[in-house]
Amino acid sequence: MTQQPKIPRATAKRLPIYFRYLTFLHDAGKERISSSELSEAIKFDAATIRRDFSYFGALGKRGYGYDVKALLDFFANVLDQDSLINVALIGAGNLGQALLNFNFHQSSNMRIAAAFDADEKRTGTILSGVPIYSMDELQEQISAQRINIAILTVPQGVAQEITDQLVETGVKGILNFTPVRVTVPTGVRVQNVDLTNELQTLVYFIENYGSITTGL
Ligand SMILES: NC(=O)c1ccc[n+]([C@@H]2O[C@H](COP(=O)([O-])OP(=O)(O)OC[C@H]3O[C@@H](n4cnc5c(N)ncnc54)[C@H](O)[C@@H]3O)[C@@H](O)[C@H]2O)c1
Repeated sequence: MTQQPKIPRATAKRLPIYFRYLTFLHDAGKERISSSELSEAIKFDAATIRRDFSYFGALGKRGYGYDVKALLDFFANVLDQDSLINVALIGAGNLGQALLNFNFHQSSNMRIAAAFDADEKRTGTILSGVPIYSMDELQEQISAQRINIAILTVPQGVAQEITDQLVETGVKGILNFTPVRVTVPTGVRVQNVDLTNELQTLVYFIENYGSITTGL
């Protein structure tokens, strides 16, 4: 991966949204867009968009707006859209299988390339086109397939133990669906996904502010 400028986490989370919308504009033949038009379409305020874009240097021109193709190329590079990213999934149970079935079909550059499970009834099979390996094969497969990112969908009781094993293999990012706040050494990043939390946040905003958009 290319070395990227250091950007705030909130900005980083908005990048895929910019990218998707710019792809849509480009496919529709639009050549330029202003930050206010972008703001209208993706519901982030224009100042946020200008500030986000400013982290990458002055990309817009006053009175002209942003060149859609140039922005798209820029974000494709930042998001590393050109290279295929192989992801591992650990724990091919209920949630794991749902994710295997989904397997990022809308994204052309990301896929779950290997899944791992402790249950012998699952290992050696192929689910939604993805082979299920035993945990003994973790290191070998992660190295061979140059996997840097793992999705964690194991029972909470083994979440930390599996995290430690993943760190040992050299994985740099973990998308953690378990309720455990796993600890990792510096240099490894964990992103927690909690549907209950997300729903509670939504309920909070609706109860307190009606239906206004919360951004990210
Ligand atoms: N974040 C969310 O919103 C959300 C939603 C649902 C479930 N979860 C969490 O996701 C996790 C999985 O839930 P589920 O319903 O799919 O459970 P599940 O029991 O159906 O699946 C767990 C899988 O992990 C495997 N496993 C168990 N121990 C293992 C080990 N040591 N190494 C490798 N694999 C092992 C099991 O064989 C099984 O296939 C749980 O921690 C659950 O709390 C999170």
